Amino acid sequence: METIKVIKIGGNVVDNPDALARFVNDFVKLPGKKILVHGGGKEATRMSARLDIPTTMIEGRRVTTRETLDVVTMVYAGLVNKRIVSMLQAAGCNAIGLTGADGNAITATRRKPKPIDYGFVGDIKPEGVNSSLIASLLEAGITPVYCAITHDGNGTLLNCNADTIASSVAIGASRVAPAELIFCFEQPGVMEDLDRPDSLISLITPDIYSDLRARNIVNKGMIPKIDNAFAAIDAGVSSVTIKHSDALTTDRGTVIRK
Ligand SMILES: Nc1ncnc2c1ncn2[C@@H]1O[C@H](COP(=O)(O)OP(=O)(O)O)[C@@H](O)[C@H]1O
Ligand SMILES: CC(=O)N[C@@H](CCC(=O)OP(=O)(O)O)C(=O)O
Repeated sequence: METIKVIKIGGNVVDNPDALARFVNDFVKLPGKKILVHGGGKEATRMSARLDIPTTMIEGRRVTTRETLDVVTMVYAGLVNKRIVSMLQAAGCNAIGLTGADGNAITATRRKPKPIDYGFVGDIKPEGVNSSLIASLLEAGITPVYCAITHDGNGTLLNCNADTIASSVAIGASRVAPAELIFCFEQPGVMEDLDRPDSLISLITPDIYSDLRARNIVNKGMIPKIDNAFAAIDAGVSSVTIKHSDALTTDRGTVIRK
């Protein structure tokens, strides 16, 4: 069966109108079945500040109080998701925006409050991604666009990390057909030195990753991204690449392999 491409764009791309427009243009030109997952953390932090709601991030995860849940739902499921879907429609791609609640697309469990109380943050259930919804939408020629909001099945919305959504959706898609996962962001890939654009690391295996972490070459948001990449490979996703959002249609980027 034809490969499904699952592509994730992060907060810096979502937040840059020119970069987002260039990405959308390349995304619609990609042949075959595809799925988009987006973040938007930067915009949520900015909106919280405008509303005088403090932002607390612990280990790259947003502490999501009830007030913060309202903000991230408005920003991710509303503003950002609908903006991207309308850009895709304008470029001739029939897309549909989804939270985990829509079509029961993704179910999650609220994270236990210990050792850290993250509030309304969810962990996606095993088998929590609705693969038959993916199959139906793709079969109908519709491109799903997932944001980072999921639900627990009992009426509560939950905030998840968008890289984890991308990895889980790719795993869910791999039950329908072979799936490829591509993380797009504002760097050429995983870099040896962020100040040297020529220092792209073209391949990361578990051994190389251990060495990069020991040397603190990989840190901050890159750690959950690579952890999610390995989780996807372990669960049967056929390839994972981390690349610049302008390089979607090229071979340039970091390949993650086991
Ligand atoms: N070795 C590295 N190469 C590239 N980026 C890195 C590296 N180490 C840490 N990073 C950081 O990881 C960030 C990407 O993760 P994150 O902030 O979660 O982005 P996104 O919103 O796109 O998911 C980059 O913006 C960069 O600051
Ligand atoms: C629980 C949690 O931290 N959720 C993330 C979801 C958005 C996200 O991951 O966006 P980026 O890809 O732009 O970082 C957050 O609210 O920041």
